[in-house]
Amino acid sequence: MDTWKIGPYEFRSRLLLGTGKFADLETQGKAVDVSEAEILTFAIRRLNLENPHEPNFLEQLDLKKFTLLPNTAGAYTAEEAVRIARLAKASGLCDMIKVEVIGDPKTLLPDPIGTLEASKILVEEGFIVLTYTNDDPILARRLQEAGVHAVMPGASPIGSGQGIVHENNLRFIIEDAKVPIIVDAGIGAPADCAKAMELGADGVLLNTAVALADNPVLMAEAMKLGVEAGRKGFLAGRIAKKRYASASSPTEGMIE
Ligand SMILES: CC(=O)[C@@H](O)[C@H](O)COP(=O)(O)O
Repeated sequence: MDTWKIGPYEFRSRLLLGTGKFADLETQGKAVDVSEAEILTFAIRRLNLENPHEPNFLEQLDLKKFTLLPNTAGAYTAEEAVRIARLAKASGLCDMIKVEVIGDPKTLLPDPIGTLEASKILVEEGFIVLTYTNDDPILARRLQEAGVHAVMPGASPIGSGQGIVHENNLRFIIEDAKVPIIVDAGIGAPADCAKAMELGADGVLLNTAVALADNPVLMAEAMKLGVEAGRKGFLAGRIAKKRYASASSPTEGMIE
């Protein structure tokens, strides 16, 4: 079976799903179900950790069925991200953490310096670190040198639905990778998932394109199929592009 690992954890599904922005919790639950995602991410800041029995936006989900990937969304400095991560660990959420240190509220693009700093600290503290980063191949390499367990380059700005903007950068990151590469953020359509996987990514993380689709449940299924199709296409090995035509039914050997 085509399984993959992040740190010590093994998975079948290569689609990671965010849990925010759904119109209601019933839709969220159905979308998560049909997506067959095994890893769910959520902003720690949105949980009431002081009072875990208060209603929360994950309450419809049977969390025992999933690997939880708390994220540090809302952090603008390495210190904030580290503090949020420690809070999540202390609350027994999981030892996996998605490091997100944002540099600018308009673009929501990561702050590369803060992202690297926070990742280094959390690796040293024993977290399984998945880092959301710019699609910068050199930063991706530095993060791997720091010991992160997965690198998550953005396809385009969070929530933008623009799909993959710098395909070449993603290629460089994937070619150089020693840990799983998960394309995260900016996915707009199933074709974007397929493209990311065809490029050789190990997985795709998305949220907005499903949560805000006209039919989130149908879109969740479509994204799952996009990821699966792209993965199979990658494993099958696509043909090289040629400048000129080559007939599908060769005429050579045909009776005149
Ligand atoms: C939920 C989460 O982690 C987001 O910050 C993530 O990056 C997804 O981005 P999209 O909403 O653009 O899919």
